[in-house]
Amino acid sequence: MPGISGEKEKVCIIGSGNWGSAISKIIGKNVLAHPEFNSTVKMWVFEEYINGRKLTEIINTCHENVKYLPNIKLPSNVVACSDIIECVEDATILVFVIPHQFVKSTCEKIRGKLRDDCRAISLIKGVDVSKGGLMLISEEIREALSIDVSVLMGANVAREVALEQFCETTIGYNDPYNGEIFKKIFNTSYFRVNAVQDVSGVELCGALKNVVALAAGFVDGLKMGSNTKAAIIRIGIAEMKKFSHMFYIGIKNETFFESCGVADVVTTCYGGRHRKLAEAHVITGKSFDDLEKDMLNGQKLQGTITSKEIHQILTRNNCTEEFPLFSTVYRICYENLCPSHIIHDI
Ligand SMILES: NC(=O)c1ccc[n+]([C@@H]2O[C@H](COP(=O)([O-])OP(=O)(O)OC[C@H]3O[C@@H](n4cnc5c(N)ncnc54)[C@H](O)[C@@H]3O)[C@@H](O)[C@H]2O)c1
Ligand SMILES: O=P(O)(O)OC[C@H](O)CO
Repeated sequence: MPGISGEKEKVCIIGSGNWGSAISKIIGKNVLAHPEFNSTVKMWVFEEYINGRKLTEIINTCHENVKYLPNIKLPSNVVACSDIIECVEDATILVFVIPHQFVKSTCEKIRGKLRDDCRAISLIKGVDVSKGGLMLISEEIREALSIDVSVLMGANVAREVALEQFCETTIGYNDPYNGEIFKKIFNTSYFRVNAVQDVSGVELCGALKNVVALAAGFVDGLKMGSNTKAAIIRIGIAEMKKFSHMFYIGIKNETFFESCGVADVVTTCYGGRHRKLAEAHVITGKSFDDLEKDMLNGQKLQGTITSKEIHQILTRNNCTEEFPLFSTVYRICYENLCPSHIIHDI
């Protein structure tokens, strides 16, 4: 069956980090299984050299992203390319999967270069406050490119997904037709998609859980047990829900029980990078910038920036005291507050 333009849908992945590479494995296989998709998936790579070789060349010959997702084979129909215009110009579907700090500059490069029937889905966990108010990444992309943007968020640590360990994920869509198309691109027997008509709710869950994950890492660094971690998870979800309803109209309460909500908070508080680096911050006293360089091999932390962005919004609206967990995480990350306050101040 053809896409809405009458031609086959052409998928382009913008990003090739840890999650971008893992999801390319699913997309590459799924486009071959559904006749409405073109069999080639272009993947934009922020070019870099690994032992003198271009990362794009390594991916296209060895079918492995040796830096961001080593020891996982990618499908050969996923073609890496460092020229972003070449990647997007004939695409009907864009999958955004870059760290949120690079969204603005990336959108600027492709503005005016897209087909009229192009739409997007964002897998990016973060928010933007550069224009003064709170903006979701999907809104930022929608505004910059004038296209429909859905989102995909869930309890999805990239390497576990790449190893095909069973998990669930949530797609938030505006347009039901796009919701169906995206389900075909992402759903597999081990990566089970549920789609809901609540883009903002799904996306806020994905962004805010990174702040909760930092709190979980702090209590791990303080050598607290599982009761304390459970309290962080409960209080964190309560603040996520309160924040979402305070700043967005129409968020559905059920969304917090989807994979993007409670399940992502649990997985990230046990298995994610944010937890790991927050724990290391308590144990070593090193800054997050140094820990990111030392421990993440080029991967990026989103939650510290998100905690600052959320704090700006809360301060502007005079309600920091209503969000003790979010506020304490911010002060530990940016004001040298002793991590033990994560227990005393919430
Ligand atoms: N890693 C996970 O397990 C996971 C799971 C779900 C969602 N996410 C989300 O997916 C998004 C992407 O994360 P990731 O894990 O794929 O990335 P990553 O942190 O592994 O990698 C960083 C990426 O940023 C690229 N980069 C560096 N400088 C850049 C620039 N100036 N412009 C554009 N790109 C640049 C690097 O080349 C690399 O591909 C994030 O929002 C993250 O929260 C990650
Ligand atoms: O490794 P983290 O902390 O960025 O979390 C990864 C994913 O978001 C978990 O779903």
